[in-house]
Amino acid sequence: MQLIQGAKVAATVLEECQREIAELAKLGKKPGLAVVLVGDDPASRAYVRSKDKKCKDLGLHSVKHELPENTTQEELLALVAQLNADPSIHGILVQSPPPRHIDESAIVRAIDPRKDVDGFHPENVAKLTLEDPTGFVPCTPAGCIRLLQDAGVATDGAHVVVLGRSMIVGKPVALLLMAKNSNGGNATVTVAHSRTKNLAELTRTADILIAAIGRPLFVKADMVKEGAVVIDVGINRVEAPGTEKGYKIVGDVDFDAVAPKCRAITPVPGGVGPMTIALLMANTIKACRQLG
Ligand SMILES: Nc1nc(=O)c2c([nH]1)NC[C@@H]1CN(c3ccc(C(=O)N[C@@H](CCC(=O)O)C(=O)O)cc3)C=[N+]21
Repeated sequence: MQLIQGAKVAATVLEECQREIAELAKLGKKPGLAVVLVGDDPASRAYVRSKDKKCKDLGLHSVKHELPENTTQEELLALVAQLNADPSIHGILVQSPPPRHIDESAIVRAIDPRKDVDGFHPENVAKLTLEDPTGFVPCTPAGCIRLLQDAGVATDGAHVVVLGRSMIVGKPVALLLMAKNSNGGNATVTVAHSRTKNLAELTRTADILIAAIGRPLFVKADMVKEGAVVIDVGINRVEAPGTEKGYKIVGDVDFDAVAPKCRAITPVPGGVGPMTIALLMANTIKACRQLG
């Protein structure tokens, strides 16, 4: 069994980013990322802090906007407009999900698609579907593909089962896998979800299984074929009494049970998560280049 070490691959991606940042610096350019968080969800706060730190470590310009839970839709739209107009900002990320009184889709549509480093704006969703390389690919799906490539897992002709159909992971990763190219594409893709019948029977046919359903330890050994490759996208906080923090992070895959059957598998933490952040930096650099 091969352990796909996302943290290591992410470090390689960040080294590539560092070289590009140095090149841009020669042209007098510094990529800038703005991260906006509304409310005080502890997991979201931790994530936003980690992004801010990674940016600064790399020498990216990073701005963090932490807004109170009772921020109005109008106030958030006004901040997005301000960031759209700010020439020092090339990437804008509004942490998902926002509080319930905010219309997330309206916020995403308000972001300048050229600064939409999450790849959630309809224009970028269209570009992904059209295989237009000027668009932004959502960071987590892009990270999954990069991990497969780095681990030497060919997707050409492989049967990939994607567990989950979210706009953030399931749908875009399925599009990338079925794209007409040999760099993580050319796969035969089945997208399964909570309404799928005979789920275990289906997932057992997967050469590659991508778990992105947001349910802790959902994928058990009997759902995985011997020799399959498993990418675990889940980031679930579960209680862990007696530990320092009182919680731990587990994936959507029951790693201990599943790993022995796998050709290769990603751990959580240290798998897809660090790749998401690295690809966010890469997208911000791309935005800076394209904005000119
Ligand atoms: N607009 C928006 N864009 C996002 O990309 C986005 C978002 N909203 N909302 C929340 C989710 C979640 N997400 C994570 C990314 C990296 C880790 C990560 O690096 N985790 C580490 C450590 C986790 C820990 O120990 O706390 C790991 O897996 O090794 C986690 C979670 C991005 N998201």
